[in-house]
Amino acid sequence: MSQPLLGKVCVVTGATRGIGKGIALQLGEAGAKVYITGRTLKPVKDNIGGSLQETAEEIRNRGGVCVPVQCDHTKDEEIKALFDKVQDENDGQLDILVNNAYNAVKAIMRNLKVPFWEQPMDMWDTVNTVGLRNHYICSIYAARMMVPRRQGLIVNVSSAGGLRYLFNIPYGVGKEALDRMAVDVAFELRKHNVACVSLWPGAVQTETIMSEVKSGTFDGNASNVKTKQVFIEGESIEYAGKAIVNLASDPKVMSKTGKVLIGSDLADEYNYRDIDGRKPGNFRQISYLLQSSGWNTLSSFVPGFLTIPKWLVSFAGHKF
Ligand SMILES: NC(=O)c1ccc[n+]([C@@H]2O[C@H](COP(=O)([O-])OP(=O)(O)OC[C@H]3O[C@@H](n4cnc5c(N)ncnc54)[C@H](O)[C@@H]3O)[C@@H](O)[C@H]2O)c1
Repeated sequence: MSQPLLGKVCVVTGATRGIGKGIALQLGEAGAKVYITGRTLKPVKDNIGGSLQETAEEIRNRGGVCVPVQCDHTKDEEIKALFDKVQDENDGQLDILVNNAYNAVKAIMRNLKVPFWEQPMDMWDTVNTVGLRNHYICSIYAARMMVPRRQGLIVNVSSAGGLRYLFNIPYGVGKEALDRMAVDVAFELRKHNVACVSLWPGAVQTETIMSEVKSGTFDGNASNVKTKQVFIEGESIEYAGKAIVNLASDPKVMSKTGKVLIGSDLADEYNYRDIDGRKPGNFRQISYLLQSSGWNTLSSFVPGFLTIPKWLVSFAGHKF
């Protein structure tokens, strides 16, 4: 098996479950030494939330190297201790930081279609303390290790909610800010040969989302039912990991710095599939847009290569 990331040191935040776990599995399989973070160290019975030990074991079973670090990303001193440990144990080497930890999926799902003025006041902090502020702090510590070595890659796991309204207001504001953070961090890091990008996965079949699907969260309202279908046909948790392995192995990664990258576009560019052999839909595909709007028959007549160009997608934003 090829291990393009042998000798690389990575940090993936929020890897007990979900996309962070999938990314950590792929980075480990690609040969990197992967530091993973989360609050839950040991398996908890009947908990869909997973644990650091379970992710670490899966990485080791695939022949990878994993260092689980218990860290609550709402606590600045725990974030500092994480990066101190990485620095001490690797002689200052850090090659890849994946800003992924996110504390808000359940809160967002509980409040789908609830207007913002009726949502809990602390929704803002639930979404953006871990999902935005913490990513800035992690990026500071990572840059301090990457800049002196003149190499590194920071990936912010964001979403198409950074472009236009999705789920709720703190969500969209947080994602747009995270995309902008990637652009501005890249601006300052470019001359030090360190890359920073924002990555938009598609709809991902995480443990939490699939349990919400099963429990009927998306049933009833027609637009929620469409959302449910999009998740049922979504990506595995490892698809975004494949994107990051390819980016981190690309000698021309600096040509992508400062960009918002769509996971499915990277799958086309680097020519990989999801772990089950599928090619999950890309929201730029016209057939995918028709299907997710309920036009299934029409969508089956539209070839997959017909996509909306990115310059046109940017008009779906709202600036100017
Ligand atoms: N699920 C999707 O369909 C989807 C699609 C596109 C983008 N995203 C984005 O991907 C990112 C990850 O989402 P997910 O769906 O995998 O979420 P998830 O809830 O399944 O996993 C989040 C991870 O973060 C960890 N975490 C939460 N709070 C923490 C804290 N205080 N300290 C340490 N770790 C903490 C959790 O333990 C877990 O490991 C988010 O930014 C999300 O918006 C998700």
